[in-house]
Amino acid sequence: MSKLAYLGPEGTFCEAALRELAPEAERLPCANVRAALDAVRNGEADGAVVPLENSLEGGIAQTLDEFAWGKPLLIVAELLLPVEFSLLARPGTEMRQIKRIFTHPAAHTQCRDFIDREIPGAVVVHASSTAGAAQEIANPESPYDAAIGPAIAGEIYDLTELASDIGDRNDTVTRFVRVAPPGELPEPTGADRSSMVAFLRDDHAGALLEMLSEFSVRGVNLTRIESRPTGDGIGSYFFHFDCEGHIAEARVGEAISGLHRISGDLRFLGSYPRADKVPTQIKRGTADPDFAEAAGWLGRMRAGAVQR
Ligand SMILES: O=C(O)C(=O)C[C@]1(C(=O)O)C=C[C@@H](O)C=C1
Repeated sequence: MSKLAYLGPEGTFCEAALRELAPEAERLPCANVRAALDAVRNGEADGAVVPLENSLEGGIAQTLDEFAWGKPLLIVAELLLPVEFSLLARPGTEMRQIKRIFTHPAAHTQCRDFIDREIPGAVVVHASSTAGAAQEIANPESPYDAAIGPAIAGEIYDLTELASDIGDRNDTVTRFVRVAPPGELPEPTGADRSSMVAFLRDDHAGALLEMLSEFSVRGVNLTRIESRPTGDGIGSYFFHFDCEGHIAEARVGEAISGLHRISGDLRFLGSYPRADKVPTQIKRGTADPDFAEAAGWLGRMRAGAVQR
């Protein structure tokens, strides 16, 4: 049985994602995303499940930076999890008594309207996870009056649900990924995604356009692009790319190797089946047989073949 690390404690959205991705796996709760990924890096776990992006909040910075700077890992699967938040408090607490709320920063961002409307003036303090906040609230000595998190966390830590479905939108989704130590890639399925991080060798006009062109000229559709600061001063950035398709496919492999060539420092993060199973749209002239035929033609030309 495989052992998977995740952002704990019990009751986080991350745990719900892990249960869906790998119901049979043994679960290892960790204090934060880095600790979950380190558990894979040091062999304590066979893999990990971590949040990567949210449909309202965008990329989860901690995860993106770990993938860029930490010891390399491979993304092998993804899951889209609808997230619904509840306001949780110790039994007996009333809405008007809430002055200090504890929750994960991503949950805070997704519930801003509710907080401003229903508990104006409340101070929101950030926790390492939603369930971690609920666990803290359960302690009668806690300096916080309420937590925002999944309803299940309220059940686990014996809290009262003062309000349910308090997100600013009711269609918010978080994308979680399962990572493994570097090794074999999942087989192509025809509905795949590939992820990578590009650092720029030299900053110059059009550098980003050059990178984007590697995808565009081969008909590869990007599904996410995100810039993150390198930490080397204002204006210094690196880029996360997700694209449709699998590195085993000619047009995707060529786009990624082109990106490697021009960026000078590319970290491939993996090719894996898309959670929504949407098949890759392949533009005319960019399927594998088209690339094979063109390579054959080029070989014949180089060998001096006569053209018709
Ligand atoms: O704290 C949790 O429950 C998590 O699983 C983390 C996390 C996140 O990092 O975005 C996951 C989903 C929600 O968007 C809020 C928090």
